[in-house]
Amino acid sequence: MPAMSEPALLAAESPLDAEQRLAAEAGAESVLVLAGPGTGKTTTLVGRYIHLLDLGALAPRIFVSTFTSRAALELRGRIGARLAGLGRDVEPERFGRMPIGTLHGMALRLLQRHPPPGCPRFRVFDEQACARVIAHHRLYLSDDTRKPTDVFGAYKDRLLSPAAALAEAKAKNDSDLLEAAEAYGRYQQALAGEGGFDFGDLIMELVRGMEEDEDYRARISGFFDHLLIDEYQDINPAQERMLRLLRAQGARLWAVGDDDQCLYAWRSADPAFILGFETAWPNPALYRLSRNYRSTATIVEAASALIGANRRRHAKDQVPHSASRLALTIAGLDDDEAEADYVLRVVQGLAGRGMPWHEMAVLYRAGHVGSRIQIRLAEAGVPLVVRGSGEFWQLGPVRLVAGLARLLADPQDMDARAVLGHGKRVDKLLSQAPEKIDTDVPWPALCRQVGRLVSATARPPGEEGLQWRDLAFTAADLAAECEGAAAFTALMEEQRRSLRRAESGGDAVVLSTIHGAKGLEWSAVVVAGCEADLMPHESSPDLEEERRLMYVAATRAKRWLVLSFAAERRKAAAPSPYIAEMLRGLAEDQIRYHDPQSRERLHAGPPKPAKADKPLRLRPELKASIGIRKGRAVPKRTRV
Ligand SMILES: Nc1ncnc2c1ncn2[C@@H]1O[C@H](COP(=O)(O)OP(=O)(O)OP(=O)(O)O)[C@@H](O)[C@H]1O
Repeated sequence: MPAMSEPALLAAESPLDAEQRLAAEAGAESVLVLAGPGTGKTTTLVGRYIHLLDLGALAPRIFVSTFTSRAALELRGRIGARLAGLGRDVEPERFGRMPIGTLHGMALRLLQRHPPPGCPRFRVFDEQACARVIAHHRLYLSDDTRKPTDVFGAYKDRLLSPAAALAEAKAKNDSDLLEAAEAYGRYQQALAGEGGFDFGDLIMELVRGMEEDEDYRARISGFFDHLLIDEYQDINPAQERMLRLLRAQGARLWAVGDDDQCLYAWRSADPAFILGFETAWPNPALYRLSRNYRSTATIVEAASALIGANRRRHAKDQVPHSASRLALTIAGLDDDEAEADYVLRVVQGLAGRGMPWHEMAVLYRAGHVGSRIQIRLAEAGVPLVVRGSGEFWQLGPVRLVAGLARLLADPQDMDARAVLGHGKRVDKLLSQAPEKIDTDVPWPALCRQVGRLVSATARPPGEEGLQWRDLAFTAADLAAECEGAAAFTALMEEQRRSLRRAESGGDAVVLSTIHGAKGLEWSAVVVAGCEADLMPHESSPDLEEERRLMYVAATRAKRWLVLSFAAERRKAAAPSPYIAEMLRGLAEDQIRYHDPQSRERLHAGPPKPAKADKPLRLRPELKASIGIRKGRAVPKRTRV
């Protein structure tokens, strides 16, 4: 995966070491380079590309695929920089047309330039357009734990037509599956009616064309001599089939991946493809890279101890290139606010020692963990970029909570009405509010009720639903800590201004979900919210994937790795078991506790069970005020 923060784009590629060179120059028909994080997989892929050109391959005949368009852009930049560094003539416009992209992007390009027989004229529908089709045709499912687009997308990832999906459901005699398959059929009809292809259709259509028409298959696969695939661990069945068909004229397959970094099983990625590579492809050769160039010995040892607990994996030896035993830091804080203050001190401290902002990142499993930190850093004037989600006060559930709480406190507040926005969800909230919300309570209690209502009534399913609920409660929590609606409005405005000032594309601290950090690296990484219910996420059915997430987060760090957890975040919390698993790989002198309490908290038993009906964590003085005072006069917003 392209492992670099933006400025690294400009950095010169390192020369390949002996193992990397062997892999880059491999001659077998099907090659898998299987290696851990930071071992130079992407660097080796760039080396492979150059090697192929050296052998006389033509750039337009080398197909390179990455996991995201952003990664493709970065990889194109890296290859271009490497070629320029070697004094090769790179004409940017021509190089920009070379086939380097995501598999979906490549399928689109082929369909547009060389449509298969029977392919209708089509427009690509993005996620929003698909959501509109679903809403218009009311294609919702009774089982609301998954979004309809995910369900339909999963059929396409398995190359199942609506008829095949229906047959499967009938064979299993499962009413939920029957409903989903029928809805899928109606969805496909609706898309076809509008001449739309969603992303999943692109690969399905290309595969259909190549499977049904031998001449077409020969023509398309004849375009390529080499297929270079990054992030092979995240490939799904439809993508695998596409690659197989693209090899019909004998193109060589060369892939890099790390089964320990497979993060997309929930989107049909199947680690079985990387685990079974050698039996699946002709004349296979497996190469391993064992030297980790990214991280200190401490980080490599801690991360290896962690991932060693997973069972379904290829074991890998990793030798850290750096012998540094710089300690890993554990910080156990009182609550999320204290954690945000702590993170601020960490980044300011590192900046004070001369580290550029862009060499620091704060990573988290759940978006709401980042919200507090985002606001705190922005208030303090730290430049930041947020990856994976947008500005906190613009997020859907946050706007609903903020707008509704303010509107209930002051029905004449037209700005609040504008913040709330319009649409079915808003209408529903407004119609439920009189019945469900008692407005004759102090401001914090009002906020808490609004948080509950928003989280319960406007909840999308699945992973997104979790994030939604968490964000609704975080927004309600922040609102409740203000003296009242007016103070809250002022706070919101002040924070929005700070966030806008802080958002910067250049030298900035990166705040990101772990998924959004894949493939990147920074000198210092804080993994925030390392708590037992967040890592592993309490709702996740796949514990091995959760451990892989922690592994990916930890292995983004080059020198400094900090794991922080809060003893209370809306409810009492225990530290993530992954911390102990990582520490097992380290000696005492490789561990540093932020303070004695952090050590105590890490080793303390499980917290007292939280009351289920108390989603908001309120400061003690705030709690005391509820039910005692009438009206909206409540204590000051406090900072730890
Ligand atoms: N031979 C080498 N000599 C020195 N540094 C190297 C070498 N190979 C790779 N690196 C450096 O190691 C770091 C990680 O490399 P790269 O991004 O290619 O790893 P990766 O295996 O793709 O990582 P991940 O799986 O975590 O995305 C980069 O900073 C890269 O410049």
